[in-house]
Amino acid sequence: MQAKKQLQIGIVVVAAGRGERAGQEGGPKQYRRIGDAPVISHTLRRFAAWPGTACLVAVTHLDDDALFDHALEISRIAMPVMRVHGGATRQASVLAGLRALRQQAPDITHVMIHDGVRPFFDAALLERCAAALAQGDKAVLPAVAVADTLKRGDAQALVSATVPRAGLFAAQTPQSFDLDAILAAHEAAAADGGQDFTDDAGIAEWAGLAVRLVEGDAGNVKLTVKKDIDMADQRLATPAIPDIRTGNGYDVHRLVAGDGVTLCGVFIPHDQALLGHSDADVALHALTDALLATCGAGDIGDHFPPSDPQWRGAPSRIFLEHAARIVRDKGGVILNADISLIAEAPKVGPHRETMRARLAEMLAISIDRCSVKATTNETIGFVGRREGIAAIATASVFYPPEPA
Ligand SMILES: Nc1ccn([C@@H]2O[C@H](COP(=O)(O)OP(=O)(O)OP(=O)(O)O)[C@@H](O)[C@H]2O)c(=O)n1
Ligand SMILES: C[C@](O)(CO)[C@H](O)COP(=O)(O)O
Repeated sequence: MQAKKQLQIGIVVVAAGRGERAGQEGGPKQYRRIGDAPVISHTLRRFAAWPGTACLVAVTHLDDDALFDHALEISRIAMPVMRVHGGATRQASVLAGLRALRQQAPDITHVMIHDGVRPFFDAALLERCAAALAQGDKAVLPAVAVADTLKRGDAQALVSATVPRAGLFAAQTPQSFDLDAILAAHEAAAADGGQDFTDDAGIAEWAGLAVRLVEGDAGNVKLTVKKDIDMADQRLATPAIPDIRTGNGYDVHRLVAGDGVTLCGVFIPHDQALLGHSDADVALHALTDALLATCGAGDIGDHFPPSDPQWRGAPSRIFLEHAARIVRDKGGVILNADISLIAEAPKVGPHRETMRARLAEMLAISIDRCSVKATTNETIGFVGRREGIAAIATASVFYPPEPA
């Protein structure tokens, strides 16, 4: 095994094809948008982000200058990209890129040649290729062992043979090389002109270089037909974030001499009463505000002004049911309601289950989504002095996405 070499790796991204198999609609496939950017922008971003990249060359078609300028701008990469015009075949395009790299970047020792339409490779794949180069391999091919059973078909669409798949691999890119060795092989193949190679490892083999196989990545697909591009776009789509909102509410009412208080719609006999314009149910008032808050619908005072005589002595369930209707009219689904009562007396515990049942009924949700809790204020402050009762409420509501 040879000692690890210091590598200066140039990247040649070929993107001068016409994408016949992907169809003409939407223009050349390397410029079609997937996720937030054109295909080629994703590819360039990944190479620019890899610390092993010393120099970046893009091989483009003469007709695509404006498309490439746009893609480069969207990719927002800081590293300069050397642009070269390609040829009529992939082989010719790669050769143009290799020549430019050799001429413009004399320090480069190695090259990774990559299809612009393979935007999903990861840094681990690049590291595997670089590690093989560093061990002294002059030609490195990332490839995936063929998993399907292979058949040979004839012109009549009949199977003529089953091909043993043992030892067969699907070739990927970036195919990685000693720069001088692959440039010489390409120049020789171009001079020979005998055959059109579909990949660079093929040229290396033809030139007598040993090609090292390294593990490819099943995710590193080439976008060849329209369906591949659609799937790539789906793969990059931002996952829908569930629109679950919470609202809170707070209310206080003064306690005066009386015969009982209404809390969560339940009348509890007591030697005091809550003072208010309506029935002064602090718990339902706080929850009404919490529900309205989930859809920015103001607060209870906006909907039921204390100055309006029609709400004098009104049962507060009217307010809560009104807020629940506003939420539902906006498509909201009430997920849960939680109320904390802060009161020195009366004791809430014996009434808690009735209160939860009332809330469930008013909100038309199940009782396990309704919670009522109570605490004293440890005799401190206005609650502690039994001058008032306070309530804090929280509601959660799911709002489904607007139809597109
Ligand atoms: N004359 C060419 C032909 C291909 N390529 C590039 O080589 C890669 C190989 O992918 P492929 O799917 O074969 O691309 P196209 O040649 O564009 O596709 P098609 O064969 O369907 O026309 C692509 O990034 C493509 O842009 C290139 O730079 N120059
Ligand atoms: C280089 C390549 O991506 C390896 O799989 C492939 O050969 C590109 O060209 P093709 O015409 O789609 O085979």
